[in-house]
Order: sequence, then C-alpha cells, then structure tokens
Amino acid sequence: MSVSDADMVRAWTHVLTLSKLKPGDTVTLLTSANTHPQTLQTARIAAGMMGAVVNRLDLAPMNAEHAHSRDSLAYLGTTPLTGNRAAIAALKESDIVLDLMTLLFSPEQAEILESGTRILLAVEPPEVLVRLLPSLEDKARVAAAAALMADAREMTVTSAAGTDLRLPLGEFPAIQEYGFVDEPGRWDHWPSGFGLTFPNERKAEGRVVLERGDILLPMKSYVTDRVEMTVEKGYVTSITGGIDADLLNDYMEVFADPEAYAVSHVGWGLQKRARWSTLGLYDREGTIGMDARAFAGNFLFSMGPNNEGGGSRTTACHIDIPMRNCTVRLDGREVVRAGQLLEQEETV
Ligand SMILES: O=c1ccc(O)c[nH]1
Repeated sequence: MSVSDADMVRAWTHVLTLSKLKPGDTVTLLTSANTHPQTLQTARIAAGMMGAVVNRLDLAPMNAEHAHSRDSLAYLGTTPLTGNRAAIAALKESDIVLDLMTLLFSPEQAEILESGTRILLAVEPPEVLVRLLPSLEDKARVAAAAALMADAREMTVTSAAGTDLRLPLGEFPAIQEYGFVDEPGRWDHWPSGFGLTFPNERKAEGRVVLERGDILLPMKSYVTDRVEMTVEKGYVTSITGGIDADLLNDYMEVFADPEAYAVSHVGWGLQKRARWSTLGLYDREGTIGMDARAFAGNFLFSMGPNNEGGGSRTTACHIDIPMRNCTVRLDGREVVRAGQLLEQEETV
C-alpha cells in the first residue's frame, strides 16, 4: 500500500520528536543511490518544520562487484565512509544523522557515535516504516529485556526441533533497538523492537536446528527443510541439511572468510506489531526483512561481525536467522517459551 506524503511527514515528526530533536539542531540526511525518495523528501520536510538545520550528504554506492545480493545488509564493513574524512567530519558535527543508506556494522559508525552524534537507520520502505512506528511502550519493553541480558551470565536456547545452544554472556553490552535515538551517541533502527547482545568470544557451544518456517536473511526465504548447525568455540563448524543448507553454504563460501561463520548477535523479538508471516507478502527485494527480525517471540540467531557490540570482527558476510518455537532462558529464567514472549511477571 502506498503512503501519503502527509502520513510520512507525520511519521518522521513522531520519530524525531521521540528522538528529542530541538530547533537549531543539525540533522544530516545520509543518502546514496538506493535511498527511497519519499523517505528522503518527507524526512527533510519534517526536520525542517521542527526547526532543524537540514543537510544532505550523498555518497556514491559501492561493493557492487562483491555483493551477491542488493540487500543493504548483505555486504557490510566497508562503506562509502571508509577513509572519507570530509564526510565523517560532517557527520561528527551533526546532532542527528538519518542513515538512509546503511552504515550498520561499519567501523566509521562507531567513531561517529563516539562524538555524541545520534544515528537512526531507516531503509525499510515507507509502508513498513509507518506500520511499525516506534513507541515509548516499545522502548520500555526493549529496555527491560536488555537489562535482563546485561545482568545474565548465560543465555540458553532450546527447541523441540533440537536446538540446544549455550551462550556465555558478559563480554559485550546488551544493545537496545526500539526505533528512535533519544540519547547522545545512540544508534537505533526504525523499524525494530528487539534486544541483542553477543556471546563471549569463542564460548558459544551447541547446536542450532532450523525447522520449516524459520527465516534466512538476506535470503528472505522460509526454510523448507531441516537445517542442522554445529556451534563449537564460538563458530558454526557445520551447516547440513537439504536445499536450504546447500544454498546457505554456497552463498557464504563466496566470502572466503572463516570469520563469517562466527556467532554474531543473539536475542529475541519484542515487536508485537511485527509478524512472522509478513516477509512472505513482500517481493524479495521489497524490504530488508525487519518484520522477521523483530516479531515478538522469535529467537534471532546470527553469524558474522561483532564490531556493532564493540568487538573487532568486521567480516562482510552477515546472516540473520529469526527462528520460531524456541525457548530462550537467561541464567535459567525463561523469557521466551516455545516461541511465545513471556511478560516480565510470567518469567520464572
Ligand atoms: O537492526 C538490525 C538489523 C540487522 C541486524 O543484524 C541487527 N540489527
């Protein structure tokens, strides 16, 4: 469904208000060849109406010769900011950067955030953005989950399909994704609604079993057959199964990078307005699949970089795997039971 410019201006105004944009603040719109024109134009109007100084920094696209997908999250690490001191300086001097191109998992993003600049990623199409407008209620739920993760020494994940994963925690922070940037130096992604952290380096152990309906990103496919992944010393050491396993292995081999098989972020979905089934209703290249990453009750497993959490791994290959029907525990306390998000008072 198309979105009216008025609705999109109202959506940006809502998000920028939650992001505590003040008159006189500098907002820089970071764009590239794939930036959605309506997202750009309505962001410019909303920020301008709120009294911000609105700049636009348009950077050349890159990585086309490496990537085997046009998904902006499929090839990470190097971005048009890499080595671009003039662009980095402009972003460091901004109060808010609206990332309409995707800097995620880039070393430069961390440098810009350290200057106090806030960065909000927004690359889903307008109809997804307006459907998943962030709220203070989302923030409260994500903050509560992140607090549990921050205090936990171990996350364990099990499922009837056979998943049995042990993830020692403590070396990395818990990261909150609730869709707006209301504190200095904060990065967030609109739309979202989940918490994540990273297992201690080389300590993740066990097995991940994907069953029919679990999702592979950036493939944007629902797994049709069982996939078994062995996890040893923080790395996925084998991926076996049917056609889904073959396709995943074939894609990951392109990167020729053993670091691509490292366990990346882990967490669970908290967004009650996102649905597991939504991905199947969009063209494969129509979204980056944030409904899949955020739907309440998923376990979001991933492979590849950990620099987003402060680690040093910046591998270009990033695989996100939202899974259904898992039970997630923190130090033995259930937070998700067989794919159902437990309200805080329910967790035992
Ligand atoms: O918002 C995001 C998107 C992708 C990802 O891997 C993490 N967080």
